[in-house]
Amino acid sequence: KKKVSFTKEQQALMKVIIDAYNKHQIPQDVAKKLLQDKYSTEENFLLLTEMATSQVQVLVEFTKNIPGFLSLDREDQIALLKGSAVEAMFLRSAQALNKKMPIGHTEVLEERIRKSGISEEFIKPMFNFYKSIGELHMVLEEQALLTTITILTPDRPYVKDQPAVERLQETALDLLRKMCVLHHPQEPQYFARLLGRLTELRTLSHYHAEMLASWRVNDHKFTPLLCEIWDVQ
Ligand SMILES: Cc1cccc(C)c1Nc1c(-c2c(F)cccc2F)nc2cccc(C)n12
Repeated sequence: KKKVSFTKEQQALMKVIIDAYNKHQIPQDVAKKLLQDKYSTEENFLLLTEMATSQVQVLVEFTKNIPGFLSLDREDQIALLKGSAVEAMFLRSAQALNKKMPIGHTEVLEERIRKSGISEEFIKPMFNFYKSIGELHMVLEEQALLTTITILTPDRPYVKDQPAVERLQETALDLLRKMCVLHHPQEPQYFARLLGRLTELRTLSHYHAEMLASWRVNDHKFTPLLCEIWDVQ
């Protein structure tokens, strides 16, 4: 069994990221609504819009707790949030669908997504991704670090000081690599598989842009926060 040791800094970093990840969960009232409200296409879309809005709020709060993030240039902070929001939300909803939810919520959420007016061409890749994330059986530390690494992607549009973001991302990558060895000693390629999911996330964010456009065409209403993070309306 491979010995894995963490430096004091890495232990501190992991604690901060895990606390932030646990602290910023989708509020229970939003999750509860999934079970209660009606099942019409409109009702499903409204619920998902509310859930997406709360996911963005949770994402912003989580990001602010990433060590070093608030020391970045202010405009770069915005560029990183806007550039990573969809990918971080796909990761967060994948984790919610794969286990986080109390029994029965997962099927209900899946059903509402399928019956919310999203065309089949987006539903398929979305659920393939959710399944591929589920099959990884990530521990909480890995989920939180993968989300952190996604947010700290240096080559997002309009990021000015990329090296500063690279330095933060590399710290999280070093930690994730060790976490993978610790939690998946039998799978030497596990870390590479996790990073492979990030490539799939980029593809999904293109689908997401098309979903947004098709919702707009069908005159679906978004919340001000969703309009701001994705520059719509
Ligand atoms: C909350 C949710 C969960 C799973 C699937 C979907 C379609 C949603 N809902 C939305 C998403 C979205 C997301 F929040 C996470 C993952 C992928 C996403 F498409 N993005 C948006 C943008 C405008 C309106 C909505 C309803 N919406």
